[in-house]
Amino acid sequence: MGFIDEIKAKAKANKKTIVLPESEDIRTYEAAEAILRDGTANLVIIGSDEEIAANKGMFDVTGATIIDPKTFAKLDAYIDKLVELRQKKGLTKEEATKLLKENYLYFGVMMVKMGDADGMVSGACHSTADVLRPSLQILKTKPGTKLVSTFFLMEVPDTSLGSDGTFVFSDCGLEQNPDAEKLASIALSAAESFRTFVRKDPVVALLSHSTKGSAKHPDVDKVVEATKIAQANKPEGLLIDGEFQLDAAIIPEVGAQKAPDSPVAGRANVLIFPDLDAGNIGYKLVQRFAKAEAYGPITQGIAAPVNDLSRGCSAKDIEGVVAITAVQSMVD
Ligand SMILES: CC(C)(COP(=O)(O)OP(=O)(O)OC[C@H]1O[C@@H](n2cnc3c(N)ncnc32)[C@H](O)[C@@H]1OP(=O)(O)O)[C@@H](O)C(=O)NCCC(=O)NCCS
Ligand SMILES: CC(=O)OP(=O)(O)O
Repeated sequence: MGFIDEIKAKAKANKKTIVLPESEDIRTYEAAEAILRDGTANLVIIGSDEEIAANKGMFDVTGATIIDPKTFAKLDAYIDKLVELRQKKGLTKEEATKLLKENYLYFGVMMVKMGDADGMVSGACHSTADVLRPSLQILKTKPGTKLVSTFFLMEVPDTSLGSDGTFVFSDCGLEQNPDAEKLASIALSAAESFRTFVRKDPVVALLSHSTKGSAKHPDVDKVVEATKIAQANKPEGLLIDGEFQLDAAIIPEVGAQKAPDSPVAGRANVLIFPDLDAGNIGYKLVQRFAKAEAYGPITQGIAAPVNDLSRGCSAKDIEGVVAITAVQSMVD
């Protein structure tokens, strides 16, 4: 059983309720039909009956709960709560009402906040910024965490790499140019995410265009500093090291040549990218050229799971991210 099948089995055994707010996208219905058939989660689809009838094509989503925000019985309570949460930021009752009636992403996040759903998945037809902004504003970070970031669960065809071909890549979705402190925090969160979802020991590499001092540049200094901070704050026993080029991180012979004294070199399964350019380009390179499965961006450090998708995703990707979100809601 691959890791995604294990995650789906876990989701089925303890069914959670996940919101799919993108009722304008046919992939929502294709994924929903499969999720409902397999019993991976209970689903809420946001939209009016007319919107759903017009957009669902031939897919059968009988069994999903359909909620139209405009006629939702608890809308007033949602508006009051949103105003309470955001009035310091200047949000008025009129603005909150408009946001909740018209922006299904805000409505979906409020369903999670109000305890009417366990998680939300969107991003098939919205940008990452539009998906994550409402959840950062409304849900906030989980206790003990200052930074929300994201990761991808990557499954590459070459099972000699990583953990039987499975990797966590981070951050490929949110933090645009993390400083050393933030990069260290991303690395430690990603290690925890690997343990949660892959259920094996993480081996964490902080990536760079340099391996152990082979290049000199302020960008390299940032990764060296982040590695020191992460090592000083890591849980006991966690293997975490840097700075490495990608080949030194994952290929044993190259790791042995370039960083012979590192316990991480050549065997990393958690790859930490120095910034969002590297992370976002990096995961898409692996997904498209190596034909890897890429599930994400999954949030880490957030108070409740709201997860994103790439606009290039397939319905199968949505199914995977819904199962991951359901499992995340069990551990958060
Ligand atoms: C997610 C993102 C939209 C947030 O930035 P923004 O819209 O400018 O919003 P702000 O900086 O005003 O932040 C909004 C709220 O989120 C919070 N926030 C932003 N980033 C955060 C983080 N990493 N962790 C925790 N909270 C965060 C802010 O504190 C703010 O809270 P407040 O409104 O209560 O004060 C921005 O980081 C972004 O665009 N990231 C890149 C996304 C992307 O394009 N990815 C590539 C494709 S995957
Ligand atoms: C994760 C990501 O890159 O999302 P998109 O392709 O939608 O920009």
